[in-house]
Amino acid sequence: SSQNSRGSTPPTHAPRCLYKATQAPHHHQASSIKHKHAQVHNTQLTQQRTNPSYPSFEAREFELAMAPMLKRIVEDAPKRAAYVTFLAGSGDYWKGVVGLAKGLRAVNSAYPLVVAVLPDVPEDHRRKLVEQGCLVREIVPVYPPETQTQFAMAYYVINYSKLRIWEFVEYERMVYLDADIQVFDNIDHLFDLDKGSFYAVMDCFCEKTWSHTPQYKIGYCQQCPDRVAWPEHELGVPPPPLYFNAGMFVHEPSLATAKALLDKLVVTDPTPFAEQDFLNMFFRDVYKPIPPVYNLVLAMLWRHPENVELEKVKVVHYCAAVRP
Ligand SMILES: O=c1ccn([C@@H]2O[C@H](COP(=O)(O)OP(=O)(O)O[C@H]3O[C@H](CO)[C@H](O)[C@H](O)[C@H]3O)[C@@H](O)[C@H]2O)c(=O)[nH]1
Ligand SMILES: O[C@H]1[C@H](O)[C@@H](O)[C@H](O)[C@@H](O)[C@H]1O
Repeated sequence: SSQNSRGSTPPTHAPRCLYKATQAPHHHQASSIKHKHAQVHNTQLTQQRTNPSYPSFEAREFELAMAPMLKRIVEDAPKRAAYVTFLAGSGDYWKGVVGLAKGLRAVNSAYPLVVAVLPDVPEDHRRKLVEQGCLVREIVPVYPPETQTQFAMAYYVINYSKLRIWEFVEYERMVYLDADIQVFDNIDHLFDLDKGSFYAVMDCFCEKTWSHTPQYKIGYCQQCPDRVAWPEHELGVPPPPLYFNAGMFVHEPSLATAKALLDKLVVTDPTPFAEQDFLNMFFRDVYKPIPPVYNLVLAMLWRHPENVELEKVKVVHYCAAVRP
């Protein structure tokens, strides 16, 4: 069942029949592909005499001929990939993770959901997540340098701990999802995106939470760069680089990257959108935008409805004052 697919063993992406095919010769002790044709034939005749449901010779021969190839497919098939979310504190966010786990299951995702938990997540919340098939992994908190910065939300300071998910190197590819996100369609294909880039959805600068930025003050938003043009001549600077929302992204865990992130953090002044600003700065050169359907930030509905194809939305990010 889908519960199992989120168990501790990596899920296999290959259809079960392929797996079975490679098992058959072993199971019936018909021996390996190296056997001579005659030997196989003899074994098969004996088996057929005693067990009429044993496959016909042609089928067996085909299976044996295909075995090395199928074995290779099966071995290559399980991707070392997983979804990952982040959980801190004893508040209600764990319920969001349960929702996320159920959502991923409902869309038949083939990959597990790893939950990176801070030490302050209570034991009974962790247990509820394990019951949902989640892989709970405790992480060491990450703090930004001392600062007088006013975060857009005071609790954003804990979100720097998200940087730990680059340490999950047992996975070569991960899709990060905030706990206030829900998936409505299968997005497993995101694991197949070309490596070497950082994928996420562009944010919107129109809500008041962005009032500290030049974008908001000017009325310029990267979602509609023509509505109010960036006053390049007046300011003497080009439009700001594309900026993603860090509630959802596709990344490649790597100890080298994890270290580079932490090294950079100790020499970087915290800013209002905490790790989101930091990740935007860090991955600026390799950032590739993906369509808003992979992380529909709610404000997009009233700020840029023309950019939203509602019936195609796969992932909704309930980042608003009131969450379901
Ligand atoms: O008490 C908390 C607070 C946050 N979280 C986790 O941290 C995530 C981010 O927090 P919010 O969902 O409250 O953040 P927003 O969606 O409002 O804000 C945006 O800006 C943040 C800046 O820190 C993050 O980058 C976040 O991913 C991005 O969507 C949560 O989903 C959840 O996974 C907890 O577990 N417990
Ligand atoms: O990136 C931010 C963030 O997710 C805020 O919580 C949300 O209110 C904003 O609309 C969004 O632009």
